[in-house]
Amino acid sequence: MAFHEYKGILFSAEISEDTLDAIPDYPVRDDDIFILTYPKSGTNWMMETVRKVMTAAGKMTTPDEHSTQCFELYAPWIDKKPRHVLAMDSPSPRIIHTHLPRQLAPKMVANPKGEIKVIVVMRNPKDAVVSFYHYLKNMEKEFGSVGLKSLESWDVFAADFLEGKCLYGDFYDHALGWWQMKDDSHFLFLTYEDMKKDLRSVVSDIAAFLETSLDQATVDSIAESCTFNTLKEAWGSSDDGMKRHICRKGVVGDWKTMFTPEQNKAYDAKHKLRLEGTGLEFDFE
Ligand SMILES: Nc1ncnc2c1ncn2[C@@H]1O[C@H](COP(=O)(O)OS(=O)(=O)O)[C@@H](OP(=O)(O)O)[C@H]1O
Repeated sequence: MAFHEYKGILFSAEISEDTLDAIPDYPVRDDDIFILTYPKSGTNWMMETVRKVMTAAGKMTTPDEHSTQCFELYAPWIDKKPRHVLAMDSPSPRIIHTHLPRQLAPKMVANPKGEIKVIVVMRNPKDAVVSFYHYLKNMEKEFGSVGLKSLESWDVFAADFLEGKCLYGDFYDHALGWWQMKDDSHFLFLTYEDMKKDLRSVVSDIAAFLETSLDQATVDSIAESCTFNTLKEAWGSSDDGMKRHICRKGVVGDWKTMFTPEQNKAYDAKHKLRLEGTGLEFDFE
């Protein structure tokens, strides 16, 4: 896998320069639902949950099963060219996801007008970096070396992440860029940790935000069908080598299995430096 830098941010070659150039002017529709995440923050989990909410509410027609094809068809990742183009002809309403920071996102999402709905999912950075490391290591096992220098060891990867030298750029720049929209009614901010703590409540919040009226039994059944074990089983047998590795451990606090005391200290210091006074907080346990 090759890499390139675009406007100071590291991307894999599949996120090409021409696609990144085109994304700010992406033709956004009034009834689009955008899911915005830094990588490894529960993107696929959220896409599946939103797809199920919209389908149960009769606003979308999608299959019952957890097919990975559903992502390609119903929740396209517009950072990657084929889906970026194909999604332009997808029927409304569309669920679209991107890992892009705010300054590179579609302008109509970065500063929304009209009726679009934007769901931002964030995850504590210690678990996000651990998840990212294992995912890329698994990609190496599956497809051979990805050629990312940071992957030479956990210590190098953890240090590079902390310095913002990571795919999709600096975690805090990403989080704080979107957090500027916290009071905008087009946006719903959720965390991976919220989803782990009480998925039923999160499903209810999503249903309300998307202006659907789902009864409690439906909310419960969506939450039940989006548990880690259910999705792991469904995606674990996928033909798509990338999707097969999405569900790894699915817990809060896995960082404790990897972080040294020194790494923890450095991460805590950076966290304080970047987030103090912003009102943005994460659970680490
Ligand atoms: N249902 C459910 N419950 C709990 N956790 C879940 C669930 N589905 C996915 N996951 C975990 O989400 C992590 C993958 O995040 P993303 O989907 O954002 O990955 S990606 O950036 O789109 O590749 C990855 O986290 P880690 O296990 O820590 O690696 C997945 O296991």
